[in-house]
Amino acid sequence: MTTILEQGNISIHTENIFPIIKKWLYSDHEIFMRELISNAVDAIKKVSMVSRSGELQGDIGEPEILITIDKVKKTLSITDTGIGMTAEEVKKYITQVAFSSAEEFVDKYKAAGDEQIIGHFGLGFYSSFMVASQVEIDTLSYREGAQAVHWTCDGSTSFTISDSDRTTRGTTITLTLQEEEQEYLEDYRIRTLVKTYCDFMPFPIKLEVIEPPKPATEAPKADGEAEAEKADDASAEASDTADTSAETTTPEVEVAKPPEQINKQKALWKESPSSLTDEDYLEFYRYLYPYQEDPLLWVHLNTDYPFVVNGILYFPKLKPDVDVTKSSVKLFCNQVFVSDNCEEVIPRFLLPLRGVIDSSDIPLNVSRSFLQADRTVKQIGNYVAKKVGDRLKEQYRDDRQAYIKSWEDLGTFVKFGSMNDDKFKKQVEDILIFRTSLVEQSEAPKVEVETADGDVWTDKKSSNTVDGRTYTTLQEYLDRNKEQHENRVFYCTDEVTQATYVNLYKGRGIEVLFLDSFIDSHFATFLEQEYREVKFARVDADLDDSLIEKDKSEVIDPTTNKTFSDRIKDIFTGALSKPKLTIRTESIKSDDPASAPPAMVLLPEEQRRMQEMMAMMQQQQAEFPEEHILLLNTSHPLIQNLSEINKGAIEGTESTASELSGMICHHIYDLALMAQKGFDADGMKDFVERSNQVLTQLTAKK
Ligand SMILES: Nc1ncnc2c1ncn2[C@@H]1O[C@H](COP(=O)(O)OP(=O)(O)OP(=O)(O)O)[C@@H](O)[C@H]1O
Repeated sequence: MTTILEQGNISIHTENIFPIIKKWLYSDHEIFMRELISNAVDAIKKVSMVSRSGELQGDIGEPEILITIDKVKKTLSITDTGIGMTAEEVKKYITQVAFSSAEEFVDKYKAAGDEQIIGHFGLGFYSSFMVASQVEIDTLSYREGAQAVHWTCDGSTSFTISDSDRTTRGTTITLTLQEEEQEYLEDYRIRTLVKTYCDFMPFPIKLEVIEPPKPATEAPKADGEAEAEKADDASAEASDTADTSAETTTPEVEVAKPPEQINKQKALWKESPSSLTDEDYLEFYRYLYPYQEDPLLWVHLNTDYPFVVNGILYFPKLKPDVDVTKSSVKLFCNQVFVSDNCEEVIPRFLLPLRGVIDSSDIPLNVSRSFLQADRTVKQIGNYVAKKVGDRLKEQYRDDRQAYIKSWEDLGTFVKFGSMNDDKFKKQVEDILIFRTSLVEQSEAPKVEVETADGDVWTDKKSSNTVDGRTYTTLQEYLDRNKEQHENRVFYCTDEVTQATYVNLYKGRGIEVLFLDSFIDSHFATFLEQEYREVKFARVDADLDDSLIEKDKSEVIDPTTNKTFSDRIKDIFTGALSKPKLTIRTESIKSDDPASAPPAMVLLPEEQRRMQEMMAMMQQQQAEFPEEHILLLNTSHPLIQNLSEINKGAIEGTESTASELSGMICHHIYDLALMAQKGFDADGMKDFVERSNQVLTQLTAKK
């Protein structure tokens, strides 16, 4: 029989903090599990410390945390093989410290007002009262000759301490669950909790379930069924007896499933990077984010000074539906899960990264806004950004092909990061690459271009080309094209629709960059601000002088007093009758005039950007503006033929000539416009009808 050693009152200022905690943390009751298991982990760590220091002699045994669900007694207990406590320690740490720190926690929580506190850490042992009507501690200290202790409390301010007959070192915390908290007797609930909060705790966490006894009588079972049950049940004997006769009495022992480890335990981020293989990292990623595509790249964070941060960050493939403003990096503190986002900790541009950050230097018992303003947290954010930049540079240097292959996704981070963080921009500006129309000479390079750093472009052989797509840095582009168009960057945002323009440029040996990701148009503007002397122009903004026959003098027709260009302009102006359209004529340089386009629609760079910005502000798709330029290529045979047909119309030799000339004008314009925008339903209908009419008329002539 146990004798009560002491009954007492817990000295706290708030009469009963339990209802307050219950109210404040209503949705977070489950954190009691994290708190109790953290205490168990600490206790086990302490026992190995005292063993190492020689204070405790002999074998300390295997560390283990055992969770027992007792469905009969409706209790949940957590047993550790840790350091244990003496009666004095229970009084000091539990009745004084634990309760007063809970009180302190409530005060802080109140002070935070409506703001959410990030981790609800620090509530500690007291959090068990959120789910339990009674909490018992059964503990035996490691100290020689220690007497085992039993402490019990019902959440009020009074407690009882008595001797216990426990003989094994360590502590068992037993919670008698409140009526409305019976969910914690379900093993799936406990498994989920352990997986969420304690999966990576450094010791095995096992689960055992004590089921109610089987009913006294049971219908005899078929042999196979009974066999299967035997294998399942811990108490094989109980099943055996149930099998032999229908009159079997209630088994003496309750059926307990053998304890089974339920946490993963290996926190990969705590391991030394040199001991890990790519497969280890990938396997860990797949464990954290099941059914997701493998990541592109990862960074192992590992520092002890001036703050402690461990972690692994992965670059995922950026699916279009990824919300880049949401973080899914999991935050841990000493391997204990805190939160499934790190929004306040890692820089905004790195939010789409995935993985784990573990730091004991991130204050957790604070509101989110406090966290954002915290100096250490800011430093940690900078550290993370720096490590990410370093890792990208390393890959650019060591495995250019992999870097290029991942660029479509990596590029978004890098560009977004450069725009958001000046330090990061400086770090990555040399590894910011763009796809180019340049065809890199992979074998025996004939031309070698030296970049500012003394890098020889062709020296890298095919390293900047992957699957026939070649990449370049901005500096390399500018250096290569200095002679032809200093500080001017020609770019294309849609390889398909802008193909005519790109081909024209390529045909004249002008290098075009492909800025075709969603972030690129902002990025080009950003780069112009950064490099004041550099100007970006989309291939369809205007035609570079080198593409136009500038000094081709034209003959003036004495009867009309007009040049050929004037005539063409008049024909189109009359046929299209679009007052907002500017019609311009040029002779486009080309070795074969028929291969250059007969007409092109141009939209000046500034005008287009303004349009895009307005559309973005109104969160709309940019409409193609009515004010634009139709450039007609007077060297093209089609334009020349059109002039002839039109001449017939004017001279009145053919009745349909005027109609045909008008239709051809519309057609040429439509074909040029196609590079800028698709047809709407009416436009499509008109285009098809007109195509048929033109073809009919042309074939009728034959
Ligand atoms: N399983 C255990 N074994 C040994 N000592 C324990 C155990 N659980 C709690 N303690 C003692 O009780 C103290 C108070 O625990 P409590 O969980 O309230 O706070 P804490 O663990 O110190 O801090 P935190 O606020 O981070 O939880 C612990 O510091 C420890 O000394």
